[in-house]
Amino acid sequence: MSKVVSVVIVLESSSRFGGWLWSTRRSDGAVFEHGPRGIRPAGAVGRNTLNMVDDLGLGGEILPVTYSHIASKNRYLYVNQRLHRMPSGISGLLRTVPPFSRPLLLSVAMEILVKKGKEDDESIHSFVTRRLGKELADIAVDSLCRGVFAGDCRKLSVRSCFPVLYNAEQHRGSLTLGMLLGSGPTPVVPPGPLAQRSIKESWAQWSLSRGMESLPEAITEYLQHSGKVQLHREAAVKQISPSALGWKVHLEDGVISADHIISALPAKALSSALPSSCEPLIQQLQHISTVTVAVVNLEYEGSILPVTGFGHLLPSSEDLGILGVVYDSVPFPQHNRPNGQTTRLTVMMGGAWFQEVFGDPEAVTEEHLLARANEAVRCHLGVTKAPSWSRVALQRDCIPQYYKGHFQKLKSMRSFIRQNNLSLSLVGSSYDGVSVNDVIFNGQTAVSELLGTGV
Ligand SMILES: Cc1cc2nc3c(=O)[nH]c(=O)nc-3n(C[C@H](O)[C@H](O)[C@H](O)COP(=O)(O)OP(=O)(O)OC[C@H]3O[C@@H](n4cnc5c(N)ncnc54)[C@H](O)[C@@H]3O)c2cc1C
Ligand SMILES: C=Cc1c2[nH]c(c1C)Cc1[nH]c(c(CCC(=O)O)c1C)Cc1[nH]c(c(C)c1CCC(=O)O)Cc1[nH]c(c(C)c1C=C)C2
Repeated sequence: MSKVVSVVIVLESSSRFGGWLWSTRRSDGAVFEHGPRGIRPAGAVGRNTLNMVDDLGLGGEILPVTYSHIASKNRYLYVNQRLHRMPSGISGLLRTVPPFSRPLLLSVAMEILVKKGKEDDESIHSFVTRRLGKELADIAVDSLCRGVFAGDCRKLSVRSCFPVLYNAEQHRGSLTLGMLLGSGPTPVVPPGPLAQRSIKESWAQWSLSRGMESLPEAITEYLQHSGKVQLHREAAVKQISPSALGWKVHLEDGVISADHIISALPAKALSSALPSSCEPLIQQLQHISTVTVAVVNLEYEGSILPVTGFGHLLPSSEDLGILGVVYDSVPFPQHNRPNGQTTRLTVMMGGAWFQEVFGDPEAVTEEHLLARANEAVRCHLGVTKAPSWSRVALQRDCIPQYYKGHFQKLKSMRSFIRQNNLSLSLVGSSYDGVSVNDVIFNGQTAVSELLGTGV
């Protein structure tokens, strides 16, 4: 049966909507991202976001990067104090490409013969070591996990972080076969005009001409005009208590009644707001950890890069503190200052190693973080000149970490919610995927389930 919704109230603790989608638009036209900078169009969740971009009328602002673009072809690893282009294409698989000691095709071919694992979850490092060998796990996968989760592949769960890999082994007995034959059902999302264009033009990722923050801005405007949604900024949820109707949501300066809560709060924030009657849920939410990333945007006069591509990543064995550097000007030159040649880079630091390398995030100074970022650019890219502009953003607790066993935590939390008939949906990056596509798709799915409609 469908529920009838009278009013939707959106509560946001800060002064702006959008969370980590946060862009600086300088008055001279340059754009700098302090959070996500590229969204993948592929798959059901990618198509779903593009359909929404269409509905919001943002299609004209899209900046696509195709698979044939140099930023899609060239990604680097900084290993043994040198940049190495990551192998791509058939020739990259057939040859021995440093820093690896044998052709990747050998590991991929042998992988077909490896027996299926027996555990119901495993760390990403253990899974890849078992199936593809220790070298790929230590270098390529260690770096990949730093470039997506800012996390440690020895702790992160393969089942929750890379469900495609986990399902390939479960359903096909091999990653190689899973990639070739598919590894289970995916949600059906018909492509709208923009998604169709992305397929025809072979987009690998996209951004928006005024930065990623245009997306939450357009959603906010759309909701304001709908007349059906009340949007409240600077309205932090302090406490949630049960009531006859469902819930009472306590704010700094008032109380709101709700028959259902869709929580997009980070898990720990929800945990501290829930009533003691939700004790098992409170504990499990509390144990979903997050990591802090220092995002340092740098702008240089002239063209300063010795190589061209998306950027480079470092495995934890090379440098614990520096995760990677994005060469923003390569995929998105449209975000450069319009007059004159400039290069924009972003250095990402810390993540799972933040405390160990930089100490308490509350105590670290911007000067120290900027100095470390400048030093990384000098060492890795040989850039000796100083940036003409920089900005340091310390993104506290910005990426949730799905550790081994995360899926059991989710199962148990959702079964507690069901068994106690709690009118509560859990959405946002703490649970079922950290990408922008995932959080949008999972948010929409929760609403459809509530209303009894399709996404
Ligand atoms: C540096 C960085 C780079 C990234 N790069 C990419 C990328 O390239 N591609 C990609 O797809 N994804 C990327 N991501 C991931 C992606 O941006 C995030 O996972 C996603 O935006 C999270 O969205 P969310 O709504 O779940 O959470 P958030 O963005 O954290 O939003 C939660 C909101 O809740 C509010 N809030 C918190 N507590 C309360 C409270 N008590 N009451 C009311 N409101 C509250 C917060 O102020 C915030 O606005 C990146 C993330 C970071 C940090
Ligand atoms: C160096 C740190 C980080 C860089 N980006 C992120 C961090 C922590 C965050 C991030 N990047 C991506 C996602 C979304 C994943 C998705 O499912 O879409 C998130 C949360 C995209 C991404 N970035 C890299 C890869 C391989 C991916 C996955 C999708 C894709 O293949 O495009 C690699 C990468 N990230 C960074 C760099 C410097 C880099 C590689 C050179 C920065």
